[in-house]
Amino acid sequence: MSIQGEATLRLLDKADKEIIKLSRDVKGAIYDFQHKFRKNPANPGLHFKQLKGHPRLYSARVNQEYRALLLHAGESDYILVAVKHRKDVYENLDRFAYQINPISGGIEFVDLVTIEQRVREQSIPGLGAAADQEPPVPIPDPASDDHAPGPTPVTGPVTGPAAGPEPLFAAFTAGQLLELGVAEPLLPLIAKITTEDELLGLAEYAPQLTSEVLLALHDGKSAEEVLDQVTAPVTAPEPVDADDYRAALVRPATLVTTEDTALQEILEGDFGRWRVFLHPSQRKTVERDYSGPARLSGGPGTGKTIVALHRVKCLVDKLGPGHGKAVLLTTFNKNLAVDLRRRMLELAGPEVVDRVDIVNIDSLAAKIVAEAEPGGKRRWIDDTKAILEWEELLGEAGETRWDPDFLHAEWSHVILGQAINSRADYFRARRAGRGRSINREDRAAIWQLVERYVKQLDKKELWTYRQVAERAARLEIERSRKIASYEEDQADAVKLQHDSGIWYRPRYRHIVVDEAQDLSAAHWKMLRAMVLEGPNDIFLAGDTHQRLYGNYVSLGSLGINIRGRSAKLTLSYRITHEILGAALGLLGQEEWDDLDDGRDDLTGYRSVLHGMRPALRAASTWEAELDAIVDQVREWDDVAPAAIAICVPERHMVSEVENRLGKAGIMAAAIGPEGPKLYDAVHVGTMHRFKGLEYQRMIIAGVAEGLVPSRHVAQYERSDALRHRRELQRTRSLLFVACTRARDMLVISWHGRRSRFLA
Ligand SMILES: Nc1ncnc2c1ncn2[C@@H]1O[C@H](COP(=O)(O)OP(=O)(O)OP(=O)(O)O)[C@@H](O)[C@H]1O
Repeated sequence: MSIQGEATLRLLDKADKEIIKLSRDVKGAIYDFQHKFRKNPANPGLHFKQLKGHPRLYSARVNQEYRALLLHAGESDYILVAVKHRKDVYENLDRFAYQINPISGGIEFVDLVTIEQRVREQSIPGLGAAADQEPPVPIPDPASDDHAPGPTPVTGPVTGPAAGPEPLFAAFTAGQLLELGVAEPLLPLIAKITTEDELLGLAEYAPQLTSEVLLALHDGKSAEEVLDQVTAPVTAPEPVDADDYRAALVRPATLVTTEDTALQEILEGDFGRWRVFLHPSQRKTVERDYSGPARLSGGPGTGKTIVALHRVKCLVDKLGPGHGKAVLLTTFNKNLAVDLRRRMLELAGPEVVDRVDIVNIDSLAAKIVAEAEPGGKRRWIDDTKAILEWEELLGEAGETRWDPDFLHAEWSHVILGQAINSRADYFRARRAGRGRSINREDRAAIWQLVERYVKQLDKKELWTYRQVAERAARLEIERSRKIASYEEDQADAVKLQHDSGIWYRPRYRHIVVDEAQDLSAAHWKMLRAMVLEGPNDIFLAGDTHQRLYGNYVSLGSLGINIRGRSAKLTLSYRITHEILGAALGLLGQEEWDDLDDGRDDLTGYRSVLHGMRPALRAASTWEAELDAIVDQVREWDDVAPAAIAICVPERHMVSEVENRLGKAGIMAAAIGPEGPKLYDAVHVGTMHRFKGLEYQRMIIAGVAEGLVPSRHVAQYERSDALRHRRELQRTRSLLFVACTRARDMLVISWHGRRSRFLA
């Protein structure tokens, strides 16, 4: 094999975990090493040599003490799998094993001694770092000479020591575990694991698929469920050749960095794993060519936003230079659009960001309307203000048959939602799923009220966001019709000149939507009209369990046909196993839609992170609960204030918490529509404001009956059963969203009677 000329050097997933622990000097040396290696691996100063008994494993000199371990993936491609002290490399070469996983087809590397040490540290409480000093326990060499997987001789149960506690995986045979994708070299060690802590130690450095499979089995899932939910989504579609490392290198299951800068960033301590180590199921969705609109679903923290960001980058890269802002990346809330821009910059840099329109959906609609009607003076109002306008109108009219909430929902979802322009159309309108039934006479009266309401808004020069969205949708549909007719006339699909002299073409080549569950029918109509139907036209990511704005849509009926183009993510990167268990309990037995007349559920949703169980705390009064919040925040003085957030159900409670923290000398900032006013502070907000965000530690306060669900919900119990159910479901979603923002610690508190959802 020739090693002349330049080489590529990628980093294998989890190698970064050891590298970041090395001293600054060693990191500096790795920095120099990688440059030298890439330029010329044959550089004599690198002492590049093959390790005995390992045909593909090489060592190279980083400095006098440290050696890089490199796996040769064919031609001039190398993967950095570890950086270790010299003595840990040459004294026991049997500790290293690598393979192409026969199930996923991904390249895997294990250092058996390091993993065994981690397992032992976990099994002896309080041993911690001291375990590093212990002599390693010898591990029998599980694989054949060249460490290729080969046929598996072991088919009996995975049993451990004769005496002592029962090994965790005794019920599974080695053959079963291998079939699920567990790395064969780890089988002897897995056979010895008897506690959850030991398993977590193993999971930290084991290949990702092995960790996921074992944790899912430990959770009580059957081998069949794990096969279906964990293994199948990452199984290679073609037969896996155990020796073809070049083919393996490009499979989604091989978790390696792709950019040269990633290693540099790790060394500089500025490394976001999400930018590089995509889960195979994430990567598949990022890179896949879809023949039309596609949908990605998945529970909280599974990386839907991460996939959306990577996909945008991928689409821009595929487009090549030119095309202006050809890709739209949109979401529901304004503060999330700001966050998307920040993360997009981090992922792809300014050149890619310049070619993407990143804007929240209502601002986009407003822009379209403003462009068509320049000089308009109308102010936009949100749903809360719109309901106050209804209250005013009903007061003046002396109308008591319907409440402001009901009328606002009827107008927004039925009338605007179906673009109804006439009384006659309203009489014929479908009201499926709207609850309380209304007769012909009611419809006539409601139509009259709606007309008065719209006039009142006109007079005050106000618009609701829904009106703007509906107007924008109509404008875009009109525009797309013009484009289509010009296309027919001129057979020129790209640049079409309108009589006014404006160049007409579809607004975007690709549209990517995050938080898709909250967009309304008008939003979807607008988006549909903004892009030509065709490959990769619309990609949407969302989770209907997190729907907060009551927009129920059927995408098929809006011209967005996602049938046969759906993917689902199931591994949560944010939430610990303990928090996840509590959050899932909040969802109850409700049914959830899939945005398209079908059902969605969270089957297979899981986490490999572990932490503390959420704390549930009762207080006698709101005052006492506020005191407890202050105490808890004080106790969390080991993290930066911005790592902490407090979430409450009602607006007035936000300022009350903010003030109380302020009085206690703790800097606090409310989260407004555009994000928190101050970053270096404890953030406080209503549940809605936490959508899409994440914090290390969270307190969700005021989770009491009358607040969660709100006292207003009870009024529908008799009058409108469906509405009542929907409101309860929405409250469950709110609480679910709030709880799933916490990464490590979650405290849920209440005063008075605890919320029924916590029962
Ligand atoms: N492949 C990955 N590697 C490392 N971290 C990841 C990966 N994918 C996602 N994450 C991290 O997990 C967290 C959640 O990701 P993201 O916000 O994309 O999830 P989401 O599914 O959109 O969540 P939600 O629905 O709750 O808003 C983020 O901190 C993200 O950086």
